[in-house]
Amino acid sequence: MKVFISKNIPSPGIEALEKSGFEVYINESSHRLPQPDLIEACQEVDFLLNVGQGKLDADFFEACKHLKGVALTSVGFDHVDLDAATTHGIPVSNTPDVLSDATADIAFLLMLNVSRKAFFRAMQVVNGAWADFEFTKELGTTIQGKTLGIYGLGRIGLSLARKAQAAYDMKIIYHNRSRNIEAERLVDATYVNFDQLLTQSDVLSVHSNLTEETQYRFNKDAFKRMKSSAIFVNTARGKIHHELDLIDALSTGEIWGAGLDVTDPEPMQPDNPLLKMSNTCVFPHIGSATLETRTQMALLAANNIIAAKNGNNMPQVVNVDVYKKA
Ligand SMILES: NC(=O)c1ccc[n+]([C@@H]2O[C@H](COP(=O)([O-])OP(=O)(O)OC[C@H]3O[C@@H](n4cnc5c(N)ncnc54)[C@H](O)[C@@H]3O)[C@@H](O)[C@H]2O)c1
Repeated sequence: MKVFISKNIPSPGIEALEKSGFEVYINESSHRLPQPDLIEACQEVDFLLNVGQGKLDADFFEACKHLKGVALTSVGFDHVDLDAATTHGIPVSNTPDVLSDATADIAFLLMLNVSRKAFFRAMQVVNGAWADFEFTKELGTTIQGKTLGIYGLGRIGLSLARKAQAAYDMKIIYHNRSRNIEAERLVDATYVNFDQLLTQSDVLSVHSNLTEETQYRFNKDAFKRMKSSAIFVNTARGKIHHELDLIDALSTGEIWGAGLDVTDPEPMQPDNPLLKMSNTCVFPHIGSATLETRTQMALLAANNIIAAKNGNNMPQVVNVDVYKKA
């Protein structure tokens, strides 16, 4: 059996595949393959281990309907046409849990970074503009004991809530489609409606999936309802906030600051106004970017492919209906 890996992964993932008898082909370049090249690379293989957020749409699955499985290296699957995969009988797996703590760390880092204007201050040093000790200008704000609002209290949101409560004694409120009783057993969190989340949060951190319902959920109207002292953090997907509305809200002082690990589009262009503000910080989608986490993600993706090769269901399958059809 043959597998194509669309970008390099930590070696334990490759070794696991080889050990189970796979012939492994890898795109060694650091660039994402354009779709026609990816389709071509998949013609002679049985499985695809797809690294990153490159779109796998209906055309891809139509052209690669011979595939026996696709393993993603992300927990999000909004870039994949799961209906098309299911139509062609192709199981698709993701990598939940193993990246939750690392991604929550990035949300925490953004929250602290923005609250203390740390990125802006560090850039002053880099640019030779070390400001004289100034008692009242460019001050940050403390997050200790304040209210952290979580939009989407799932695996990553819960990890952030636990860290923020334990380390900073933050009061946790959250909004989900429905209450997460299981999470409420693990952390002292209060379920609120969307408007309460907007009006009560000192820091509002987004951790929902990107769906039709959550797309642009944080727009002009939402930012208007937030505290003028609030910090908005998004480590989920760039399309969950409306970027121009966010720029307006920051420029007019409707909210105080913003930290993003995800943008729309990615990469963000270097002339983006969000990169020029003192109370913003933008990371290039590094939620899961630790050696330990990426190694676990690679192993989990490899294990899903190995399971499928051995005639078993992929343990982390996301289009579960694919197995009902068979
Ligand atoms: N920045 C990164 O590198 C990075 C890394 C991993 C995951 N992510 C993103 O984080 C997201 C969350 O990951 P997770 O593992 O915590 O997923 P999860 O499924 O455990 O949690 C998502 C939560 O969002 C909630 N939700 C869904 N729709 C909602 C809606 N309309 N309103 C309110 N809540 C809603 C769900 O009920 C769930 O509790 C992923 O979908 C992915 O897009 C980003």
